[in-house]
Amino acid sequence: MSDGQRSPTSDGQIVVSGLTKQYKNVRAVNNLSFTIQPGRVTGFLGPNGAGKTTTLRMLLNLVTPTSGTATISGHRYADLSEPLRHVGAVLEASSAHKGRTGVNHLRVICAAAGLPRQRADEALALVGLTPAAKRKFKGYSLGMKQRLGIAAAMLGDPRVLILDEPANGLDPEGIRWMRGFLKGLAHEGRTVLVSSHLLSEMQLLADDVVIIAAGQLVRQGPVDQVIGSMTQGVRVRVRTPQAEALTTALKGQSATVDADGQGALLVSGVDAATVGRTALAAGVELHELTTERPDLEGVFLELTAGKAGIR
Ligand SMILES: Nc1ncnc2c1ncn2[C@@H]1O[C@H](COP(=O)(O)OP(=O)(O)OP(=O)(O)O)[C@@H](O)[C@H]1O
Repeated sequence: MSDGQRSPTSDGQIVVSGLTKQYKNVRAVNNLSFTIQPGRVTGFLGPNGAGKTTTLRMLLNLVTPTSGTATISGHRYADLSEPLRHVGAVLEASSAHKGRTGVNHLRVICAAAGLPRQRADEALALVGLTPAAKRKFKGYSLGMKQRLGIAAAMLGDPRVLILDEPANGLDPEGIRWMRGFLKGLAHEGRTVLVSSHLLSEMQLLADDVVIIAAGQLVRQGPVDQVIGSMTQGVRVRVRTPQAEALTTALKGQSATVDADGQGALLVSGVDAATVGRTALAAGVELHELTTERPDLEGVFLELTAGKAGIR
Protein backbone atom coordinates (compact mmCIF):
# COMPACT_ATOMS: atom_id res chain seq x y z
CA MET A 1 0.00 0.00 0.00
CA SER A 2 1.08 3.57 -0.53
CA ASP A 3 2.58 5.60 2.29
CA GLY A 4 -0.26 8.06 1.84
CA GLN A 5 -2.63 5.47 3.28
CA ARG A 6 -0.59 4.78 6.37
CA SER A 7 -1.40 6.70 9.47
CA PRO A 8 1.00 6.39 12.40
CA THR A 9 -1.78 6.22 14.94
CA SER A 10 -4.10 3.78 13.26
CA ASP A 11 -1.72 1.51 11.34
CA GLY A 12 -2.80 -2.09 11.75
CA GLN A 13 -5.71 -1.21 13.99
CA ILE A 14 -9.11 -2.71 13.26
CA VAL A 15 -12.00 -0.52 14.34
CA VAL A 16 -15.58 -1.73 14.26
CA SER A 17 -18.06 1.01 15.08
CA GLY A 18 -21.83 0.70 15.44
CA LEU A 19 -21.76 -2.15 12.93
CA THR A 20 -25.16 -3.64 12.11
CA LYS A 21 -26.32 -6.22 9.55
CA GLN A 22 -30.00 -6.84 9.16
CA TYR A 23 -30.96 -9.80 6.99
CA LYS A 24 -34.62 -10.26 6.14
CA ASN A 25 -35.59 -11.90 9.40
CA VAL A 26 -32.39 -11.84 11.40
CA ARG A 27 -30.30 -9.04 12.85
CA ALA A 28 -27.03 -10.95 12.46
CA VAL A 29 -24.90 -8.11 13.91
CA ASN A 30 -26.41 -5.47 16.15
CA ASN A 31 -24.67 -2.13 16.81
CA LEU A 32 -21.31 -3.82 17.40
CA SER A 33 -18.23 -1.77 18.36
CA PHE A 34 -14.73 -2.92 19.28
CA THR A 35 -11.08 -2.16 18.52
CA ILE A 36 -8.32 -4.66 17.73
CA GLN A 37 -4.70 -3.67 18.35
CA PRO A 38 -1.62 -4.62 16.32
CA GLY A 39 1.09 -6.73 17.91
CA ARG A 40 -1.45 -8.98 19.60
CA VAL A 41 -3.48 -12.07 18.83
CA THR A 42 -7.16 -11.31 19.40
CA GLY A 43 -9.66 -14.14 19.76
CA PHE A 44 -13.11 -13.43 18.36
CA LEU A 45 -15.51 -15.65 20.28
CA GLY A 46 -19.21 -16.31 20.30
CA PRO A 47 -21.68 -19.17 20.22
CA ASN A 48 -22.96 -20.54 16.90
CA GLY A 49 -24.86 -17.88 15.01
CA ALA A 50 -23.47 -15.04 17.16
CA GLY A 51 -22.49 -13.06 14.08
CA LYS A 52 -18.73 -13.68 13.92
CA THR A 53 -18.53 -14.66 10.27
CA THR A 54 -20.89 -11.86 9.23
CA THR A 55 -18.70 -9.35 11.09
CA LEU A 56 -15.51 -10.65 9.44
CA ARG A 57 -17.21 -10.57 6.04
CA MET A 58 -18.26 -6.95 6.56
CA LEU A 59 -14.68 -6.13 7.56
CA LEU A 60 -13.50 -7.63 4.27
CA ASN A 61 -16.17 -5.94 2.14
CA LEU A 62 -17.83 -9.26 1.28
CA VAL A 63 -21.07 -8.22 2.96
CA THR A 64 -22.44 -4.66 2.99
CA PRO A 65 -23.30 -3.34 6.47
CA THR A 66 -26.84 -2.08 7.08
CA SER A 67 -25.22 0.65 9.17
CA GLY A 68 -21.97 1.41 10.98
CA THR A 69 -18.39 1.08 9.81
CA ALA A 70 -15.51 -1.39 9.90
CA THR A 71 -12.03 -0.09 9.12
CA ILE A 72 -8.52 -1.46 8.89
CA SER A 73 -5.76 1.07 9.53
CA GLY A 74 -8.35 3.80 9.26
CA HIS A 75 -9.69 2.70 5.87
CA ARG A 76 -12.59 0.61 4.69
CA TYR A 77 -11.29 -2.54 3.00
CA ALA A 78 -12.83 -1.39 -0.30
CA ASP A 79 -10.70 1.77 -0.14
CA LEU A 80 -7.34 -0.01 0.31
CA SER A 81 -5.39 0.38 -2.90
CA GLU A 82 -3.53 -2.93 -2.64
CA PRO A 83 -5.61 -4.93 -0.19
CA LEU A 84 -3.55 -8.15 -0.35
CA ARG A 85 -0.45 -6.26 0.74
CA HIS A 86 -2.33 -4.95 3.72
CA VAL A 87 -4.77 -7.64 4.81
CA GLY A 88 -4.55 -11.43 4.57
CA ALA A 89 -7.72 -13.37 5.23
CA VAL A 90 -8.68 -17.02 5.53
CA LEU A 91 -12.43 -17.39 5.83
CA GLU A 92 -12.73 -21.10 5.17
CA ALA A 93 -10.43 -24.01 4.32
CA SER A 94 -8.69 -23.12 1.11
CA SER A 95 -10.32 -24.21 -2.09
CA ALA A 96 -8.30 -24.47 -5.27
CA HIS A 97 -8.47 -26.06 -8.68
CA LYS A 98 -8.23 -29.78 -7.84
CA GLY A 99 -5.64 -30.59 -10.48
CA ARG A 100 -3.41 -27.62 -9.68
CA THR A 101 -0.36 -27.97 -7.46
CA GLY A 102 -0.05 -25.93 -4.28
CA VAL A 103 2.69 -23.73 -5.70
CA ASN A 104 0.78 -23.11 -8.94
CA HIS A 105 -2.34 -22.18 -7.01
CA LEU A 106 -0.32 -19.49 -5.19
CA ARG A 107 1.39 -18.33 -8.39
CA VAL A 108 -2.01 -17.73 -10.00
CA ILE A 109 -2.97 -15.49 -7.06
CA CYS A 110 0.39 -13.67 -7.27
CA ALA A 111 -0.13 -13.01 -10.97
CA ALA A 112 -3.66 -11.69 -10.43
CA ALA A 113 -2.58 -9.45 -7.55
CA GLY A 114 0.61 -8.16 -9.16
CA LEU A 115 2.82 -9.81 -6.55
CA PRO A 116 6.26 -11.22 -7.42
CA ARG A 117 6.15 -14.88 -8.44
CA GLN A 118 8.71 -15.96 -5.84
CA ARG A 119 6.31 -14.96 -3.07
CA ALA A 120 4.51 -18.28 -3.80
CA ASP A 121 7.61 -20.27 -2.77
CA GLU A 122 8.30 -18.02 0.20
CA ALA A 123 4.74 -18.31 1.48
CA LEU A 124 4.80 -22.11 1.12
CA ALA A 125 8.03 -22.24 3.11
CA LEU A 126 6.50 -19.99 5.75
CA VAL A 127 3.71 -22.50 6.44
CA GLY A 128 5.91 -25.61 6.12
CA LEU A 129 4.36 -26.79 2.84
CA THR A 130 7.50 -26.76 0.68
CA PRO A 131 7.68 -30.59 0.56
CA ALA A 132 4.12 -30.66 -0.86
CA ALA A 133 4.58 -27.69 -3.21
CA LYS A 134 4.37 -29.78 -6.37
CA ARG A 135 1.63 -32.11 -5.21
CA LYS A 136 -1.86 -31.60 -6.57
CA PHE A 137 -4.43 -29.89 -4.39
CA LYS A 138 -6.81 -32.86 -4.60
CA GLY A 139 -4.30 -34.93 -2.64
CA TYR A 140 -3.97 -32.38 0.18
CA SER A 141 -5.25 -33.27 3.65
CA LEU A 142 -7.54 -30.80 5.46
CA GLY A 143 -4.57 -29.62 7.52
CA MET A 144 -2.54 -29.02 4.35
CA LYS A 145 -5.47 -27.10 2.84
CA GLN A 146 -5.59 -24.91 5.94
CA ARG A 147 -1.87 -24.22 5.60
CA LEU A 148 -2.28 -23.44 1.90
CA GLY A 149 -5.04 -20.98 2.78
CA ILE A 150 -2.72 -19.26 5.22
CA ALA A 151 0.08 -19.25 2.65
CA ALA A 152 -2.29 -17.50 0.22
CA ALA A 153 -3.17 -14.94 2.90
CA MET A 154 0.55 -14.31 3.52
CA LEU A 155 1.44 -13.72 -0.13
CA GLY A 156 1.28 -9.93 0.19
CA ASP A 157 3.22 -9.98 3.49
CA PRO A 158 0.20 -8.29 5.11
CA ARG A 159 0.20 -6.20 8.23
CA VAL A 160 -3.19 -7.59 9.28
CA LEU A 161 -4.29 -11.22 9.30
CA ILE A 162 -7.92 -12.30 9.72
CA LEU A 163 -8.78 -15.98 10.14
CA ASP A 164 -12.17 -17.62 10.60
CA GLU A 165 -11.88 -20.84 12.63
CA PRO A 166 -8.34 -21.67 11.43
CA ALA A 167 -7.93 -24.66 13.74
CA ASN A 168 -10.91 -26.51 12.23
CA GLY A 169 -9.85 -29.96 11.16
CA LEU A 170 -6.28 -29.66 12.42
CA ASP A 171 -4.69 -32.43 14.48
CA PRO A 172 -2.92 -31.57 17.76
CA GLU A 173 0.40 -31.09 15.99
CA GLY A 174 -1.25 -28.81 13.41
CA ILE A 175 -2.90 -26.79 16.17
CA ARG A 176 0.42 -26.40 17.96
CA TRP A 177 2.03 -25.25 14.73
CA MET A 178 -0.80 -22.75 14.11
CA ARG A 179 -0.44 -21.35 17.63
CA GLY A 180 3.29 -20.77 17.23
CA PHE A 181 2.84 -19.33 13.76
CA LEU A 182 0.15 -16.81 14.73
CA LYS A 183 1.93 -15.77 17.92
CA GLY A 184 5.07 -15.21 15.83
CA LEU A 185 3.16 -12.94 13.44
CA ALA A 186 1.79 -10.87 16.33
CA HIS A 187 5.28 -10.71 17.80
CA GLU A 188 6.44 -9.12 14.55
CA GLY A 189 3.91 -6.35 15.19
CA ARG A 190 1.13 -7.63 12.95
CA THR A 191 -2.54 -7.61 13.85
CA VAL A 192 -3.95 -11.14 14.17
CA LEU A 193 -7.70 -11.62 14.51
CA VAL A 194 -8.89 -15.20 14.89
CA SER A 195 -12.42 -16.45 15.36
CA SER A 196 -12.85 -19.78 17.07
CA HIS A 197 -15.09 -22.07 19.05
CA LEU A 198 -12.09 -23.75 20.62
CA LEU A 199 -12.05 -21.78 23.82
CA SER A 200 -9.34 -23.80 25.49
CA GLU A 201 -7.18 -23.13 22.44
CA MET A 202 -7.95 -19.40 22.65
CA GLN A 203 -6.74 -19.35 26.22
CA LEU A 204 -3.36 -20.60 24.99
CA LEU A 205 -3.27 -18.47 21.86
CA ALA A 206 -4.96 -15.12 22.40
CA ASP A 207 -3.68 -12.01 24.18
CA ASP A 208 -7.07 -10.30 23.93
CA VAL A 209 -10.61 -11.53 23.39
CA VAL A 210 -13.74 -10.01 21.92
CA ILE A 211 -16.79 -12.01 22.98
CA ILE A 212 -20.10 -11.52 21.17
CA ALA A 213 -23.50 -13.16 21.49
CA ALA A 214 -26.67 -12.55 19.49
CA GLY A 215 -24.80 -10.02 17.36
CA GLN A 216 -23.82 -7.82 20.30
CA LEU A 217 -20.64 -7.22 22.25
CA VAL A 218 -20.51 -9.11 25.55
CA ARG A 219 -16.97 -8.41 26.69
CA GLN A 220 -13.66 -7.18 25.31
CA GLY A 221 -10.22 -7.11 26.91
CA PRO A 222 -7.03 -9.01 27.68
CA VAL A 223 -7.76 -12.72 28.27
CA ASP A 224 -6.42 -12.60 31.84
CA GLN A 225 -8.54 -9.59 32.72
CA VAL A 226 -11.69 -11.07 31.27
CA ILE A 227 -11.14 -14.28 33.23
CA GLY A 228 -10.02 -12.40 36.35
CA SER A 229 -13.14 -10.23 36.29
CA MET A 230 -15.30 -13.28 36.79
CA THR A 231 -15.11 -13.45 40.59
CA GLN A 232 -18.47 -15.22 40.60
CA GLY A 233 -16.88 -18.32 39.19
CA VAL A 234 -14.15 -18.64 41.84
CA ARG A 235 -14.67 -21.70 44.04
CA VAL A 236 -12.74 -23.61 46.65
CA ARG A 237 -12.51 -27.37 46.26
CA VAL A 238 -12.25 -29.26 49.57
CA ARG A 239 -11.89 -32.91 50.42
CA THR A 240 -12.62 -34.08 53.94
CA PRO A 241 -13.80 -37.26 55.63
CA GLN A 242 -16.11 -35.00 57.73
CA ALA A 243 -18.11 -33.38 54.95
CA GLU A 244 -21.25 -32.89 56.99
CA ALA A 245 -19.50 -31.13 59.88
CA LEU A 246 -17.58 -28.87 57.49
CA THR A 247 -20.72 -28.02 55.50
CA THR A 248 -22.53 -26.98 58.68
CA ALA A 249 -19.57 -24.86 59.82
CA LEU A 250 -19.19 -23.17 56.42
CA LYS A 251 -22.88 -22.38 56.12
CA GLY A 252 -22.42 -20.49 59.38
CA GLN A 253 -19.97 -18.31 57.40
CA SER A 254 -22.59 -17.63 54.69
CA ALA A 255 -20.74 -19.85 52.23
CA THR A 256 -22.52 -21.92 49.59
CA VAL A 257 -21.50 -25.57 49.62
CA ASP A 258 -22.21 -28.12 46.89
CA ALA A 259 -21.03 -31.69 46.43
CA ASP A 260 -19.12 -32.20 43.17
CA GLY A 261 -20.42 -35.77 42.88
CA GLN A 262 -16.88 -37.17 43.17
CA GLY A 263 -16.37 -36.94 46.88
CA ALA A 264 -15.29 -33.29 47.09
CA LEU A 265 -17.13 -30.16 48.21
CA LEU A 266 -17.24 -27.00 46.08
CA VAL A 267 -17.43 -23.91 48.26
CA SER A 268 -18.26 -20.44 46.98
CA GLY A 269 -18.71 -17.11 48.73
CA VAL A 270 -15.60 -17.45 50.91
CA ASP A 271 -11.89 -17.81 50.08
CA ALA A 272 -9.59 -20.78 50.74
CA ALA A 273 -8.11 -19.19 53.89
CA THR A 274 -11.59 -18.86 55.40
CA VAL A 275 -12.39 -22.48 54.54
CA GLY A 276 -9.13 -23.63 56.20
CA ARG A 277 -9.70 -21.50 59.29
CA THR A 278 -13.32 -22.67 59.62
CA ALA A 279 -12.24 -26.29 59.32
CA LEU A 280 -9.55 -25.85 61.97
CA ALA A 281 -11.98 -24.17 64.38
CA ALA A 282 -14.48 -26.99 63.85
CA GLY A 283 -11.84 -29.68 64.33
CA VAL A 284 -12.39 -30.95 60.78
CA GLU A 285 -9.59 -32.79 58.96
CA LEU A 286 -8.85 -31.60 55.37
CA HIS A 287 -7.35 -33.70 52.59
CA GLU A 288 -7.48 -31.08 49.85
CA LEU A 289 -7.97 -27.31 49.70
CA THR A 290 -7.74 -25.76 46.23
CA THR A 291 -8.88 -22.46 44.73
CA GLU A 292 -10.47 -22.96 41.32
CA ARG A 293 -10.80 -20.08 38.89
CA PRO A 294 -13.03 -20.40 35.87
CA ASP A 295 -11.22 -20.95 32.61
CA LEU A 296 -12.19 -19.10 29.47
CA GLU A 297 -14.75 -21.79 28.71
CA GLY A 298 -16.53 -21.14 32.01
CA VAL A 299 -16.36 -17.38 31.53
CA PHE A 300 -17.67 -17.67 28.02
CA LEU A 301 -20.60 -19.87 29.00
CA GLU A 302 -21.45 -17.57 31.88
CA LEU A 303 -21.24 -14.40 29.79
CA THR A 304 -23.25 -15.75 26.90
CA ALA A 305 -25.77 -17.74 28.96
CA GLY A 306 -29.35 -17.07 27.95
CA LYS A 307 -28.34 -15.31 24.75
CA ALA A 308 -29.52 -17.86 22.26
CA GLY A 309 -26.87 -18.43 19.63
CA ILE A 310 -29.10 -19.94 16.97
CA ARG A 311 -31.51 -17.30 15.70
N1 LIG B 1 -26.77 -14.49 3.99
C1 LIG B 1 -27.56 -14.60 5.06
N2 LIG B 1 -28.88 -14.48 4.97
C2 LIG B 1 -29.69 -14.59 6.05
N3 LIG B 1 -29.24 -14.83 7.31
C3 LIG B 1 -27.92 -14.96 7.47
C4 LIG B 1 -27.00 -14.86 6.38
N4 LIG B 1 -25.73 -15.03 6.86
C5 LIG B 1 -25.87 -15.23 8.18
N5 LIG B 1 -27.17 -15.19 8.56
C6 LIG B 1 -27.69 -15.36 9.93
O1 LIG B 1 -27.03 -14.41 10.75
C7 LIG B 1 -26.75 -14.96 12.02
C8 LIG B 1 -25.25 -14.86 12.30
O2 LIG B 1 -24.55 -15.77 11.46
P1 LIG B 1 -22.95 -15.89 11.41
O3 LIG B 1 -22.63 -16.94 10.40
O4 LIG B 1 -22.37 -14.55 11.26
O5 LIG B 1 -22.64 -16.40 12.88
P2 LIG B 1 -21.31 -17.08 13.45
O6 LIG B 1 -21.07 -16.46 14.79
O7 LIG B 1 -20.22 -16.99 12.46
O8 LIG B 1 -21.80 -18.57 13.63
P3 LIG B 1 -20.98 -19.97 13.54
O9 LIG B 1 -20.07 -19.99 14.71
O10 LIG B 1 -22.11 -20.96 13.66
O11 LIG B 1 -20.29 -19.98 12.22
C9 LIG B 1 -27.29 -16.37 12.00
O12 LIG B 1 -28.60 -16.36 12.55
C10 LIG B 1 -27.35 -16.69 10.53
O13 LIG B 1 -28.36 -17.63 10.26
